Amino acid sequence: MNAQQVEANVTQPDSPVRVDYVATCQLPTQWGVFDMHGFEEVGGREHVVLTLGEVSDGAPLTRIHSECLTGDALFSLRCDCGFQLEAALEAIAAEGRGVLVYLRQEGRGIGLINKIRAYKLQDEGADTVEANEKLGFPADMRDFRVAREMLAHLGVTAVRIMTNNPRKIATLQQAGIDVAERVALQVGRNAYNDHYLDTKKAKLGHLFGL
Ligand SMILES: Nc1nc2c(ncn2[C@@H]2O[C@H](COP(=O)(O)OP(=O)(O)OP(=O)(O)O)[C@@H](O)[C@H]2O)c(=O)[nH]1
Ligand SMILES: [Zn+2]
Repeated sequence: MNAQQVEANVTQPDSPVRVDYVATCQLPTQWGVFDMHGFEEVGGREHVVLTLGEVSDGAPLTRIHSECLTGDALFSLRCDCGFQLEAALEAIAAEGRGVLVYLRQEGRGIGLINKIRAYKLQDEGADTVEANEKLGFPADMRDFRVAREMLAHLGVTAVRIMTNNPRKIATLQQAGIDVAERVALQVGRNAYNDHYLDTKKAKLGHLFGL
């Protein structure tokens, strides 16, 4: 694992982060019955973690997924998020144990309405990074420290992370998450997200086709 050699794409803020565990219930899915753990972040955001099996020893297969309403829930083909979410749950179920952290940081942290503004700029020719910048945002504003707090609450001390983005691994490590291994998660390329995925590769450090 050479994640340290890759520069993080975001500097995690210094302000303290606090998230309170609330409750756990069962979540039956087409891949199996997960435990769903609910957390409230001080400041208002609500997050969930799905777990399957025993996750408090070793480094369970883990997806730290940032909310994408359009891809995760509305079947959008503009990105690969929904496909990655499904593939991650399927992979966790195939191993019989693992973790899905679902973080409510829509649009790489700019929020849903700003993501719609960014998509409009992309409809007019900007790429995903240029669109964020035209709106006055950095390319990526995500904060993964809340994931570290929730994983710690569940006794998860290290993860095998499903991602195509080495810079995200560096950001996770900067946030205090011990990443033991990267597992590729390359799914969902189509005619509508081809250019977007190429931009992620060129400008945001994602690895595709490796
Ligand atoms: N601002 C903005 N956010 C986007 C866009 N497309 C997807 N997103 C958001 O991007 C986030 C997912 O980030 P990605 O860069 O796709 O993936 P990643 O987490 O860095 O890497 P993977 O782990 O390989 O998926 C979600 O919060 C999406 O809502 C876009 O064009 N603009
Ligand atoms: Zn998406």
